[in-house]
Amino acid sequence: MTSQQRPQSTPANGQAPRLRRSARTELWAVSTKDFLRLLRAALLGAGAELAALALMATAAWLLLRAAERPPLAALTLAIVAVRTLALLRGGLRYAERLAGHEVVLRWLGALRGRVYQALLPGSRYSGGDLVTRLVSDVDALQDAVLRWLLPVGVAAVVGLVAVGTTAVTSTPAALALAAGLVVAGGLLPWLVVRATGQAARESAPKRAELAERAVELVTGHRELVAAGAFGENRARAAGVVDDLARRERATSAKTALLTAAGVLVQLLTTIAVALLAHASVPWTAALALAAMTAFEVVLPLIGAARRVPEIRASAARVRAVLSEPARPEGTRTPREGHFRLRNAGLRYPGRAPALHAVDLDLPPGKRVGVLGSSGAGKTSLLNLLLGSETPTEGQVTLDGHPLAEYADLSRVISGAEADAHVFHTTVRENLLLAKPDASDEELKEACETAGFDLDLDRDTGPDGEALSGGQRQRLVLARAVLAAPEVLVLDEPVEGLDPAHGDAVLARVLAKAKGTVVLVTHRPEHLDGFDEVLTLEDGRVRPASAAGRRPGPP
Ligand SMILES: Nc1ncnc2c1ncn2[C@@H]1O[C@H](COP(=O)(O)OP(=O)(O)OP(=O)(O)O)[C@@H](O)[C@H]1O
Repeated sequence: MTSQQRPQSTPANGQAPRLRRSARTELWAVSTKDFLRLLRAALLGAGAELAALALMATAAWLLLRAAERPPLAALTLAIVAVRTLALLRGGLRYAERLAGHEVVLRWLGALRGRVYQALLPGSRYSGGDLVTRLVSDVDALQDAVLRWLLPVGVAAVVGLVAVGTTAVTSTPAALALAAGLVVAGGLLPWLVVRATGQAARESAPKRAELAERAVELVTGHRELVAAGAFGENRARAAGVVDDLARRERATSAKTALLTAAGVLVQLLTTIAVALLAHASVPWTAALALAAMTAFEVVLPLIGAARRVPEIRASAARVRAVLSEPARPEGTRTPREGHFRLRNAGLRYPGRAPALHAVDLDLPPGKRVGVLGSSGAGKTSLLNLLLGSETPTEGQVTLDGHPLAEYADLSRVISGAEADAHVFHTTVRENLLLAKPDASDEELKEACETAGFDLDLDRDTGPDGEALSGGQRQRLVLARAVLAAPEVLVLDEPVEGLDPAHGDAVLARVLAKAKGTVVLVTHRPEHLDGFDEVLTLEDGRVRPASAAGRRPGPP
């Protein structure tokens, strides 16, 4: 991927709009080289089809001319032509497939990389969405080029040559052929696009409902069975399937009729060319068969048109991902420093503010506790500090610079987050993420601090499912202890553990923490000795929270 295809960073030097504009103009990143390769594939395809068409015409001419018993010398050229054209047709078809797939696979490889890069930051898409956008939508674009764009180009070239050649012998026959090809290659595919597009729009809500019901039946299977509601829910999903199948059959019937109409147009046009040619019998046969063969290139467009609405939707989704402004990547190197929230707020799209006008001073070594009822905004506050959310009002800074200006902020601030991921591997590998060069002794020490007592070789299962909730929580905590960042952030780290054990674990973790600590908890007794306690209420800091003070930062 080149830096032109995707802006690497958007520093605060006024270049951002220029980069974004350039990214927009190069949205699909089809280079002149790609375009020329595509043209080469189209020309090879057209060459193959024209060879097939000439082969058919020459063979027809040869058969009928041979019936007139001319001297063999009069047929020699045609015999050689038939053999040559047969070889040429096969060779050119192979070359066209090679050239077409080469350009498409090269282009899609690069495009897939760009979509991947655009999807990663921000995590605005769920897992299913990611897979759809990255795999199905990009694959649909492959079909757009190979099954639609290239065949349309080939059909246009073949059609023009066939009409031009017929016009040399008979203008009326050429006009009949042109009209037939326009109907079969233009009008009928357009009607198919319209019919399938309308059907897709009408069935979209039903498809969405089916996806939702299917996910609910699978993920909520146990609960539905326990409540005796599984049968009813399955019947409702089956009803949606039947409805969709009925609509699909109706659309298929329409497109089948339009495909049959294409074959009828081919037949009528071939007859018209034969009647209007006014040439010798061998020439008339040659022109009629050439006309019939020209339709063989055009008729598949009617079937291919069925996928056009789907391809359009995929292209729109990929375009939406690629045209989203790139999240600026910071360049400053973070060091232990002074974090500060100034009038900071956070509003998730379409929601009331999760945080509003929050001030917090976090010099090195300070310990801050955050209290508040569920939904008060505690995790949102941590996300602002960690730089994983950008404030929608006010500022969050480290040594006076917005966090977005820093690269790899996790080198100074990290910890045990509420939704921390446990990877499907061993306990050891999960821990080594925090400190790749840690010895087994260090790993065991961190586990001991966090009260985690499973073997280092123990498999954690997908999403850590092979561990209990409490074990997962303590593994994440051990990882945070091992990382030993300058600023340790803990989001309700012992919430699932029994209180006595949890308190002991937390006390050990806090005793190990070497610098700043921000601890979110529901239990004020966890915050004894903290320098400041913020109590959040509906996203705002409740004034003058009581908190004990410990002797002061080291
Ligand atoms: N990704 C999100 N999208 C939309 N709204 C969100 C998102 N994350 C949190 N919220 C909303 O923001 C508000 C604050 O949520 P937050 O997770 O910060 O609360 P909390 O105090 O940590 O709660 P808890 O103690 O239950 O973990 C809530 O109303 C929540 O519904």
